[in-house]
Amino acid sequence: MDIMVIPSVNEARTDNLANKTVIVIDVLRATSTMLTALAHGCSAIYPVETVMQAKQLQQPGYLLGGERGCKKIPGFDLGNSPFEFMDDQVAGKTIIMTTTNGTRAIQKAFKASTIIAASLLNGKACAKEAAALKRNIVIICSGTQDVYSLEDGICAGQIVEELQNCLQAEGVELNINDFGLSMLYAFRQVQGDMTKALLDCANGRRLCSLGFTEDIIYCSRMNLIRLVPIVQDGKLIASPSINSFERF
Ligand SMILES: O=C(O)[C@H](CS(=O)(=O)O)OP(=O)(O)O
Ligand SMILES: [Mg+2]
Repeated sequence: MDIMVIPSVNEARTDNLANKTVIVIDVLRATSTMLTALAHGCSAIYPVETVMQAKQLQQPGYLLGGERGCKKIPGFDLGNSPFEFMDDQVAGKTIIMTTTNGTRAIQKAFKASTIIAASLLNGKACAKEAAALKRNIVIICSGTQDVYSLEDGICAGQIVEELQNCLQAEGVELNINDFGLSMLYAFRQVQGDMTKALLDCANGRRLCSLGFTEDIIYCSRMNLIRLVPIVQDGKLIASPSINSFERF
């Protein structure tokens, strides 16, 4: 089985994703936040690229969420902090979401057979889901404005490690690209203090300076949630294969 890790959304080719499982990662903060919303009972999330598209999809009862420059978009109900997606406000709701990097990366993967939204919070569950599908896997690190971001690469390493654990035990031979192997080795180096790694990286420093330190600490908690967001009919829902999660 091929496992290809791509450093940023800019480098992802869309024409070769058919028949593949694509795992999209945006640890800070889009995929961590969308996962948190689904774990707190949100029914579905439409990931869209632009503010205009979000407004066009708006319907009575839907919530608008997302950020530009890390801050809530004027007129939207929610920003991009996971803590805004934990209360009863999201339970049973459909959310339309647009963020600078993460929702764009998910959109870019729309030709894949299966799209999974992963973060450190659910890396193990995502690896198990992808391994069970038995297709070649592409892992897209969203990055930040088309440039590689450390937090997404480290999470790719976490998922590669978990894929190795699942698949090598079944005797499946893995062909991991060099960037994927680099991320695996980087993950092993920092896994003992993931919070420090996320606070140290460029996005972590930026979010801290804007007052989002608690978001970073939360997003660094590995395998807190055993729920896998997958795309179905253009929206993210909780995969029916794994649906339990540990509350806080
Ligand atoms: O809200 C975030 O954490 C980032 C903001 S920015 O693009 O780094 O300014 O967006 P995301 O799409 O979640 O990377
Ligand atoms: Mg990001």
